[in-house]
Amino acid sequence: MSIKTADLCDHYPDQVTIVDPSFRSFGQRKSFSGPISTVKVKDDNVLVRKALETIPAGNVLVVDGIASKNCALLGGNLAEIAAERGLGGIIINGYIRDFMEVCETDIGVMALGTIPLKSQKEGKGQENIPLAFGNALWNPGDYVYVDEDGIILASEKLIIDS
Ligand SMILES: O=C([O-])CC(=O)C(=O)O
Repeated sequence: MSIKTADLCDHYPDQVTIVDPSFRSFGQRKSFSGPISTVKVKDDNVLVRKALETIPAGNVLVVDGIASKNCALLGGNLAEIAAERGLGGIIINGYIRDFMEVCETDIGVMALGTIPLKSQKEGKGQENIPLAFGNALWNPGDYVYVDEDGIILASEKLIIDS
């Protein structure tokens, strides 16, 4: 069983950042954690696909899509790539599509909501940069913990002795 975000908040109140509770859970895994890799894009998911295909297994991809409601940055195909590669999960400050497919995929996905339109495919954006959204600063290599209670972020892996 994975560590609960509530327990981590109780044990490490000064070391965790609580992410704004505006994200919904998609994907089969409701609980996931791992070191983060980052991309920042606006209505274009080429770098999202590239990151899902290349970041280390176990990492959580954090996408700052600047909360754009113009289109979806992830759908069933990209979620399946993440699951097949054994990634830790995906967090998107933006929207996704293929709701049913994503919900049936063995990966954790947090995003703001759904919209049916696909994104542009020009490859614009930035990779491996610090992000700022959801009342949190997301530095590549930070550790994120996600479960049914929410999302928290720490600068290093947190351990609770049982
Ligand atoms: O390709 C896209 O833009 C997103 C998508 O529909 C998928 O991942 O299946």
